[in-house]
Formats: sequence, structure tokens, C-alpha cells
Amino acid sequence: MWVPPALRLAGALFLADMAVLAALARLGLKLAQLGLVAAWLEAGLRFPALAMAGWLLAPGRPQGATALLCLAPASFLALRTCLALPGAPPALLATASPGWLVLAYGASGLALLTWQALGHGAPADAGTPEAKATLRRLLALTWPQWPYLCGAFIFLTLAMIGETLVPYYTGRVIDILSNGFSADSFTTAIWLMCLASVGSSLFAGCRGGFFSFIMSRLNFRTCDQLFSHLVRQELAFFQQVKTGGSDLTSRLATDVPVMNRVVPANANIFLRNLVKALGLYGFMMGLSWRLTLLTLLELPLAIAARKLYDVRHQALLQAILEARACAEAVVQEAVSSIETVQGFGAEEEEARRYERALDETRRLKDRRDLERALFLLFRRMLQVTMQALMLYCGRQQIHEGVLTTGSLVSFLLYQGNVSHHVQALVYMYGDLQSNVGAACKVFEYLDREPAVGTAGTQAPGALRGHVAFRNVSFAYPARPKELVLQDVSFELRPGEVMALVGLNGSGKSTCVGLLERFYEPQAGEVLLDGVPLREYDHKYLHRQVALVGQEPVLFSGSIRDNIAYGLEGCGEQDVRAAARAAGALDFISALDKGFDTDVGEKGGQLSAGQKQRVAIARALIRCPSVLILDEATSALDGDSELALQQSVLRGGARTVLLIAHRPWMVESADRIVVLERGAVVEMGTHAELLARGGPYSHLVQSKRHER
Ligand SMILES: Nc1ncnc2c1ncn2[C@@H]1O[C@H](COP(=O)(O)OP(=O)(O)OP(=O)(O)O)[C@@H](O)[C@H]1O
Repeated sequence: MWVPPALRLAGALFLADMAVLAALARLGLKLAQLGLVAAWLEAGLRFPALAMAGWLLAPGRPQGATALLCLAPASFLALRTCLALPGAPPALLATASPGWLVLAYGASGLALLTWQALGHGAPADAGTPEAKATLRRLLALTWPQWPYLCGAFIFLTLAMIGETLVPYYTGRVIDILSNGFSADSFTTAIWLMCLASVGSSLFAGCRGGFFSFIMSRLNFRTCDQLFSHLVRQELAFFQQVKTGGSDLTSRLATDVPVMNRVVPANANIFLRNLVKALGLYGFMMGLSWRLTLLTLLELPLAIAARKLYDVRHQALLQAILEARACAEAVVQEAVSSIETVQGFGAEEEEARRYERALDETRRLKDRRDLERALFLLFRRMLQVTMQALMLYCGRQQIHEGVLTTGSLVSFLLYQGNVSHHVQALVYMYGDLQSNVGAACKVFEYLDREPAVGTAGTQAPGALRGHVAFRNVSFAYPARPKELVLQDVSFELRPGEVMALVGLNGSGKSTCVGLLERFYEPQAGEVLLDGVPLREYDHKYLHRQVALVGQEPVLFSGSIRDNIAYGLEGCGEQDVRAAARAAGALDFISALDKGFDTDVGEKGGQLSAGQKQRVAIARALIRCPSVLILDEATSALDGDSELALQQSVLRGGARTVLLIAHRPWMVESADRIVVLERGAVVEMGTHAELLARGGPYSHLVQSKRHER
């Protein structure tokens, strides 16, 4: 017959326990004379025997069940003694009736099952090598702040000592009052109590100040490092991260502070609670060891309730965060597309969408508040029950003359706190793990190497502006199996204007992206003056190859700042000359503040055509060897577009790569390359290609009516 391994192990352990108990029963009479000590002695003898049997039967298995089985009877008997309950319990389990044995096994089994059921909420990654490595990195990150940490710990210890002394002196004052001691000792006790109280508040404030200072220094440094590392990542990385970079902003805004709290805050929590718990238990043991043992009863119940509550609370918090993010997304989407919303009269629809999102958040928050209220109620009930038990036992001890009224008051004041501190210590590890999780995500970004490296060093004094695409094949990282360029080869000779034409999606902008080195081709190479692009210094390359894109982005700031963007030591004359060449000088001069006019967020206070002119000036001021115009003048009216293109195209000794949908814009180019589904299908001058009657001439005919 097949028996489950766990049952086989339990059966074998039971037999081993019976054997140990039978052996102990022979010493029963002698041991029974030792009273409560006998019960603990029995537990001490059972544990190694059972642990050894368990280890032999199932090596590597945790021995929690064994410990529980051995400690339960001794703890129960100790508790009865503390409470001085009537009745005569057996001194040893070995000599007890079979009913006690069943009770001991049943209670241990029940406790174990409850604990295991609650244990499912433990963080899955607790103690993983990655988490440990992250913790080590966090320690290294915090280490330079050690002088401030030392200061914080000194104040922390002083504050804790002060806090621990306050209840003691409160009890002393009560004793002095009830026993009629001298006025002097009363005044001294009051003074000492006030001194401890004021001192602890003062030291706690200094401790808090030190920790805040450390954390804000760490935050500043990490945010700075993370941002400068992120902006060096390749374009595909930003296209792949979640919802328009909100994942990145959340790392900066949320995870960095959480991560930087890990070491200082956990060290603070650990030391604070350890000093406090040790101090409190020390005082409590001094006042009454029996009452101190009794307080231990509260701990497992409080920890189990907290564990259960935390699992639910974390899940609810996560759901609230997600619901809140949905509501924020609705606002963000509606505000950023307000023209479309109003244009389609969809204001009410948007308001309803937001209301639905808010409703969900409110529902989840109500549930969170209800569960919190229930948890607090349970905790309060537990505390009240414990206090009632303390008072009951305390009264007996006062009757016996082993405790004074003041000591009982002090004890009650301590007892209210001690369980809180022990629980904080128990839960610190779990909190540490979830904070380490946030740090893992930040480190993941900090460690990320850009897929498009920027290690090139070449920066020759002069460039001719010769561009060559050699058998280039490329697929975007988001769709690695779809080749959007296939074996593309063409060249731009120095000083030449070359046009790339093709239907939508034929791969024109992709060629531009490769020439700007936003991506690396999977096969083939892009060369500038015969040198692969990756060998050029990153800044140098982007000064020599300037791009004006389809939808140029301006940054909030003045027109001058936008034209001179990314250039240091740029003179007023250069800015004016670039604006003139881009045909922007007239409209800028007509503005009240001229070049100092603020363009608004993303250039929102300028028209589309004005934005394009400023963007062209921004490219021209760099005096690039290669200028790329990707639909750069599409927002200008026909004649202005033609005039601007002619002045920009022929206005300097530079190579120009031109992309335009309107055929008349590319007619004057020295050469035209036609792309179709990512492959070069034709190449030649306008006249040659028209005469050939191929894809280019079809394209021209289909677009001719646009003119
Ligand atoms: N970031 C991206 N990730 C994945 N695929 C992309 C990406 N950008 C473009 N594509 C795809 O690559 C192909 C070529 O796009 P590309 O923008 O180069 O075409 P285009 O010729 O410039 O088009 P248009 O004339 O409309 O600007 C298209 O099929 C497009 O869907």
C-alpha cells in the first residue's frame, strides 16, 4: 500500500517520540520532584532525540514541527504556573494520561497548520542570492555616509535609553506617592522622569535629522546617476519601456527613495527595536519574571494576525496602486489629447471614464480601511485581554508581597510597548526584502549597458561628408523577425543632395535612424568618410550629422536656448545667422521678446511651421557635414517650403539627405533613391527615373494631383 512520505515521516517520528517518552517515564518520579524545571528538562531531552530521528529520516527538512512538539507541553505548564491556575496538571508528559498526549499532539499540529497557512504570504524571493547581492551593493552605496550613520546611531541609543527610563520613573513616582516617601525623593524622581522624557525627545529629533540627511544625500546621488545613465541608453530601450517612460519616472520618483531607505532605515528600525526590546525585557524581568513570561503569550498571536493582515494589505495596496495609475492614465491621455477630445465632443465620455476609474480606487480603499479597522480592533482586544491577565496576575503578586503597585504600573507601561518592538524586529526582514526588490529594479537600470555603444573615439578635424550604406539589413528590436531594410546599399557623395523616396512604411526614416546611430544594423555597415559610424566619438558624430525630423520636438525655454541646444559657448551672431538661414528671423523679430520668447512645453506656443523653422536653425547652427531633412518642411505652405528647401539645400558645402512625400520637393535633388518594402528598387536623377517609367514614375504620377 502506498503511504505519502509526510505521513510515513510523521509515523516514524511518533514511534521515536513514544520510545523517548517511555524511557523518560522510568525516571518519572525523580524528575517530578523538580517541578516546572522537569517539564523543560523533558523538552530538552526530547528535542535532540526527535531532531536526530527527523534528520536521519528526511535530511535537510526544517525541524520546526519537532521544536513545537517538544516545547508545547513545557510552555503550557509554565503558563499555568504563572497564572497560578487551580488544579493539578501532570509534571511530565511522559507520566501523563493518554488524554494529555493527544492534547499535546493536537495543539502542536493545529499551531503548525495555522503557521503554514499563514506562511504563504512570505516574500518568494526572501534570501535569494540576488537579494543578498543587492543588499551588499546597498551597503557599499551607503558606506561613504558612515560618519553620519555613527552620529545617528549614538543619538538613537541615547533616545532609546531615555524612552525606557520614563515608565520606570513613572512607577517610582506612584510608589513614592502611595508609600509617603520624602518630598525630596519625590522631586528627584519627577525631575529624572522629566529629564529622561525631554532628553529622549531631543535625541530622537537629532537621530531623525541625521537619517533624513543621509537619505536625501543618497537620493540626490542615485537620481543623478540613474538619469545620466538612462539618457545614454539606445532609442529602442525607450520605445520598449512601459507607457511612455512612466516606468522610468516611477523608478526615479518612487523606487530610488525606497532603495535609499533600505540601509539607514532598516538599521534604524533594527537597532531601535533591539535596544528597546532588550531594555524593556531587562526592566520587566527585574520587576517580575512571572509576568514577563506571561507577556510572551501575546507574541505568536499578534505575529500571526499581523502576518495574515499584511498579506491581504499588500495585495490591496498593489491593486490600489494599479487602479490609481489607471485613473492617472485617463487624466494624462485626456489632457495631452485635449484637442481631439474637444474636437470630437467627447468631454462627457472622458469624465465618465475618469469617474469609473476613481470608483474602483474608492472601492479598494474602502476595503483596505475596513480590513485595517478589523485588524486594529483585533489587536486592541488582544492588548486588553493581555492587560486584564496582567492585572489578574499582578494583583496576586501584590497580595503575595513580591510586587508593588508602582512596579505593576511600570510593568504595564512596558508591556504595552515591548510586543510592538519584538514584532517590528520579526517583520523587519520581510520589509527589508520588499525594499530590496525596489533596489533590484534600480540596479537593473544602472547596470544596463546600451545596446548601441558610445565608445567611439574618432573625431577628425575635417569631414568630407561621404555617406555609404553597404548591404544594410535591419529589424527593429521590438519585432526582431521582421526585416524592415534588406540588403540596402547606396551612397551620398560629398556636397550632394540625395532624396530618399518611397511609399509609407518603405523604410526611409529607418535609414535616417541608422545614419543617426539610433540603432545598429544586423548586417552590413553605415560608413561616414569610409569609417564605420560606431568608431566616431558620440558628440562629434551628432554635431557632424544633424537631423531635422518629421515632428521636431522643442524644449520649454527661450527660442535662443532651443537653437543653441546642446552647444556650449554659442554666440548671439551664430544664433541669428542660423535663424536667418532657416527663414525664422522674420517671425522671431516680430515677437515681443524676440529670441527670448518662451516656446512653452514641447514648443506648444509656436505654430507647427514656426517650430519646424526653429528646428532647422537648431540643425544649421552646428554647421553639419551631413544634413538630414526628414519631412522637415511639411508644415510650411507650398511656396515657403520650396524657397526654404532651396536655401537650405544649396546654402553650404554639406551633404544633404532629403525625405519628402511631395514629388516636386525632390525633383531638384542630384540623385534619387527609391525604396520599396525596405529594398532599393531604383536610383538615378529625376529625369532618368521618369524616363525609365518604373516605381518612381508611378509614385510621381500618383502624387501629381497634390500639387
Ligand atoms: N520603432 C519601431 N518598432 C518597430 N517597427 C517599426 C518602428 N518604426 C518603424 N517601424 C516599422 O518599420 C517599417 C518602416 O518604417 P519607416 O518609418 O522607416 O517608414 P517610412 O518609409 O519612413 O514611412 P513614412 O513615409 O510613413 O514616414 C514600417 O513597417 C514600420 O511599421
